[in-house]
Amino acid sequence: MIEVDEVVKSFTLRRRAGLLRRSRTRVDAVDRISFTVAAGEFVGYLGPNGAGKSTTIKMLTGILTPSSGRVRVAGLDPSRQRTALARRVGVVFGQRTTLWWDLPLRDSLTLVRHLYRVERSVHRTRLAELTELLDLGSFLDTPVRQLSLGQRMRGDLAAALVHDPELLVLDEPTIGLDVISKATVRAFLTRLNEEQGTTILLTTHDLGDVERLCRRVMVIDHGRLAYDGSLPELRGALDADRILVVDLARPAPPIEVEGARTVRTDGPRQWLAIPSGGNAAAVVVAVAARHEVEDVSLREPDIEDLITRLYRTGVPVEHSGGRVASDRQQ
Ligand SMILES: Nc1ncnc2c1ncn2[C@@H]1O[C@H](COP(=O)(O)OP(=O)(O)OP(=O)(O)O)[C@@H](O)[C@H]1O
Repeated sequence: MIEVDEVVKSFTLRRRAGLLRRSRTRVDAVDRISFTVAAGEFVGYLGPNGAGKSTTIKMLTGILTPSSGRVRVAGLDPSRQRTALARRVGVVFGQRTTLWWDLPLRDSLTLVRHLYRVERSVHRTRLAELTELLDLGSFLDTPVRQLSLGQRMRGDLAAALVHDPELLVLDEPTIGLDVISKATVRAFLTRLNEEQGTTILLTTHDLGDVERLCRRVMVIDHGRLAYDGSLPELRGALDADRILVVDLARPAPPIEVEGARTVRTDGPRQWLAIPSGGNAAAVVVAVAARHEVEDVSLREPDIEDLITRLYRTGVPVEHSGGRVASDRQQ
């Protein structure tokens, strides 16, 4: 569905360097990136501010032309075949709306039908489906300017999907949304991907989105691909400990069991670090055999921490299928 081969996008920045002189600096916003995304995948595209995410998305949707390298989306060259591509791809930018501000949502969605030349009967069925899945019914006739952020985002998703695209590209779709709206959007995206097979590429700073939605993550940093693999593999690659929190019936000296190391105690509560690949169930059984346990809970390593560590230190190359760029180590 997406093929990106050795793609570079450079910008030239002109700065005043004196009274009359101007200096030019070149920024490689995207620096020799290669990846493919197969039909039906749900991929998270992550990276810190300025890493090159938006530049990549703009090249995938034909807004920007690569300086070098090759991009194909649904078999098309995005910058040359932008109109043909628009019929096969839906795009949502969380920070701005594509809806007509003064029109009721329903009218915006009808205008989109004309833009994409969707047949009236097909549109009617599709709109009914999207209305149900995104729960648009109560505000279809409200002008877009009066919608809450969460309602507007659901409206934008509907607008991006009216023409039933094979690929949906999302740039920060849950930004600013409250917990309930986020949950609605996430549940919808999961269904879209699983039931309709829509390929989804998601750019987000919301790591909750990634944990709940993406089977694969790509991390970009300074224009380079720093990681490409699954989230569990990223955790493994960074050797992140899981933390078992144990509530004992009464305070006790630090617990000593095989397969874990006690890293903190506070009264009857103790925190045991279990290295990646360790068996948490075995540790729980071993603890319960020696102590009176009232409660346990297991905390996965926080993905935000993992990604920060990845940016800061790089990670071991080639970890069980998760690909990590080797040049980070140099
Ligand atoms: N039109 C432009 N002209 C000059 N430099 C640009 C332009 N667009 C982006 N850049 C630079 O390219 C780099 C990557 O920017 P990009 O917007 O792709 O990052 P991003 O990962 O999307 O960041 P954010 O998370 O903040 O949206 C940055 O250094 C940015 O300043």
